Amino acid sequence: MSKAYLNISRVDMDFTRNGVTNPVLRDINLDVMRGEFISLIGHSGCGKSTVLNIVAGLLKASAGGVIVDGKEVNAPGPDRALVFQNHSLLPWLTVYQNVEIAVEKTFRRTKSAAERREWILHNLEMVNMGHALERLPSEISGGMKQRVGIARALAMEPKVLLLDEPFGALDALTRAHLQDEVMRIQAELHNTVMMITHDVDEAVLLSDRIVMMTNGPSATIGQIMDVELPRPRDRIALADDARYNHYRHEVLSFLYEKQRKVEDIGSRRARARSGDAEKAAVRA
Ligand SMILES: Nc1ncnc2c1ncn2[C@@H]1O[C@H](COP(=O)(O)OP(=O)(O)OP(=O)(O)O)[C@@H](O)[C@H]1O
Repeated sequence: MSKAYLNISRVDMDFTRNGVTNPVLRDINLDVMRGEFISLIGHSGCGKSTVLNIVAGLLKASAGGVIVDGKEVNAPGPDRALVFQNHSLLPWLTVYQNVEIAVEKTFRRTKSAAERREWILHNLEMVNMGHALERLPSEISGGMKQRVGIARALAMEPKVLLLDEPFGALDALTRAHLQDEVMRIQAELHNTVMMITHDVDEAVLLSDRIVMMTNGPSATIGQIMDVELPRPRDRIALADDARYNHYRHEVLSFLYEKQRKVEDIGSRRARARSGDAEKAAVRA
């Protein structure tokens, strides 16, 4: 049996629409250790969110399954908190209340009202949002909303934190700031994290391992790279670090050389199949 904290085993995923089956994922296998920070990277549409949604229990795999801390995933649960790119705060609730709603659900039976209040404040302080407790989402910036979303997820003390491009919608400076904050929190709490990103620098900076996915259809894991950079990591110092640049190069080469080729061959085949063989030969 696998000793992994999170185990994805032989996962296939097909979506069927109007009688046409789209084979999105094939044979996804991944073991994630407790406290590990994993990034999932791959071209748009390859199936990264589908993998995350299967782990979250929002989608059921067509084949294979997911085990978290010895239990099979069959439905969403507070042991797996999901943070999306577009902060999903309830607009009519304050910052405090948005976290409170998750804390009430998770700890209603195990913490007293005073403990719950302290816990909400602690998590909002952790993401530096303690000063804006009474504000509504419409009264704070995108970066601040994302912080509250992260505080809400952390406040559930999930076994696994699932981040779907959590910084994707932010400007570069806010993004860098939040990445540093997530690294600091991760160092303190040792969460097990699975994060989707399109940003190669973000993947290298934050991850213990980077999981690179091949292009769809029938996407699978093409390569897994260990990022053996010491922590804490400093983005400025790393900019001139040869190992950092090597890791960056590896991911870029996977995405834009290895996977680019597959795409070209695929489209050439498609053109040839559609009778446009001559055009395909010219472009080859
Ligand atoms: N609920 C669904 N029903 C039908 N097809 C779906 C569904 N969800 C995703 N797909 C299809 O599965 C494929 C993978 O989508 P997914 O969102 O997982 O990719 P992704 O790698 O996360 O993309 P991006 O990087 O653009 O967010 C796409 O072809 C998409 O159209």
